[in-house]
Amino acid sequence: MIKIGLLGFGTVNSGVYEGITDTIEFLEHHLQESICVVKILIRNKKRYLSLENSELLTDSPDEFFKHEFDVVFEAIGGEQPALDYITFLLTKKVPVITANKELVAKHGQLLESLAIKNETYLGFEAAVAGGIPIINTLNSQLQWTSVEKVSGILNGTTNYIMTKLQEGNRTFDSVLKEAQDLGFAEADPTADIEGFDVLYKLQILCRLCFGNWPKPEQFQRRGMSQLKSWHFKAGECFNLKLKYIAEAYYDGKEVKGSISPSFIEESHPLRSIDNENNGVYLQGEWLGNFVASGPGAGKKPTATSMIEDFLHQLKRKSYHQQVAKRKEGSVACDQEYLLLFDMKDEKEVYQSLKEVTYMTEEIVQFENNSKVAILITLDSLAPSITRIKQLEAFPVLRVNKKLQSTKGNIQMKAL
Ligand SMILES: NC(=O)C1=CN([C@@H]2O[C@H](COP(=O)(O)OP(=O)(O)OC[C@H]3O[C@@H](n4cnc5c(N)ncnc54)[C@H](OP(=O)(O)O)[C@@H]3O)[C@@H](O)[C@H]2O)C=CC1
Ligand SMILES: N[C@@H](CC=O)C(=O)O
Repeated sequence: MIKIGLLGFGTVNSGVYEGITDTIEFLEHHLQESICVVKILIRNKKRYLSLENSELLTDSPDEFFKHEFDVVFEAIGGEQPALDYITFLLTKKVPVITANKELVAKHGQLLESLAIKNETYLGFEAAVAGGIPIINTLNSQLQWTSVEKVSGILNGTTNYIMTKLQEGNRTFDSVLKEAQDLGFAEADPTADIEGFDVLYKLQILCRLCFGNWPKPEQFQRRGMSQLKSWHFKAGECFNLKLKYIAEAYYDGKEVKGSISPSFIEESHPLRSIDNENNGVYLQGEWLGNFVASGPGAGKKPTATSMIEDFLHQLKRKSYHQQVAKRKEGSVACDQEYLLLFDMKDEKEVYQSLKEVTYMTEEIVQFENNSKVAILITLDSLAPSITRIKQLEAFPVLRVNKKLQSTKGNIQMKAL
């Protein structure tokens, strides 16, 4: 018999429990073995008294850990006590399947090596992009294939909010509340809104695409809280749609990346990914352009990834460390931005702009000339963007855009 333990019984693990119990005949036939959920650890038992399976629940870690498990699904979230629990289990050679991206991003290196040392398995398919099977695809199906750049929409909550806001007539707070009620948001939604959740997911993807575990300092992070309603209108002037985009590449020395609200052109593969859906876009010389999209949050899609991860690890004879894949050479980092500002800040903006090297492509004034949007190309992203950090400059993502080499100067006075 395969004995299963569940750490947490919220959105994700209640889905795992229902998924297993609803399909138990199929699973037992598929595995040629009986399976059973033997214990579930939660924090506050009183909240779960009305459940049919309440006898399986305990709020005592001692009571939970005295059971023998063949696999444990962790979905309590956060660093502690999840780190202690998983460390304990891996050390006892118990395979762990987790949805906890914060834990994997911050302690993945340690947990991976523990899993290898103890010849067991740490699965984190559900930690990135909910129901999209991207982790095991990268691990198993793209072992040889070089990835030069990874980008994506990696947070269901913020994509849901941005979709509903762009459809019109909704407030930020009401849409956030809806995303929380639907089970998409983190316990503290600041992690979604300020991009920490995306940062963790991007770090995990970078580990699989480029070989090493990157540090948070290697990424620029801008929260979607920086968005104002008139930014959406500015995008419309250029037929650009706002999305919350993560992207990273290996520049020949290290992995670099950003998490930012970004403007997306019509033909970009991430543009049509709406609501709680996520998309992962991989680019590589041999791979070409690879896009995977699907639900990025929610009970059933995330539980699907957890259960598939469990089946995946049963098929593997041993745990292999991910092959490091590094592409020699650098990826061009010229980047277009839509620079947005209020005309009341004109002096400050003009001063900042004089200090950066850029090429102006198009200027649009709107809202009775009080707001301005400028499409520019910055020719060395990191220093320029630091210098204009007081301004709102969101990246513009295009497909096959040929960057021009000429530089110009913005004629502010001509506005
Ligand atoms: N929701 C989603 O769509 C997705 C979530 N994830 C990740 O999955 C994890 C869980 O998310 P989700 O299911 O939404 O969270 P929920 O808040 O819905 O559930 C968390 C569960 O964990 C329990 N728990 C929390 N802290 C402890 C603790 N210290 N000891 C024991 N039990 C504890 C809670 O118990 P109690 O109620 O008693 O506090 C609750 O049952 C997070 O890491 C999240 O980022 C990943 C992909 C998608
Ligand atoms: N809060 C997360 C849940 C899934 O990872 C999100 O909204 O994407």
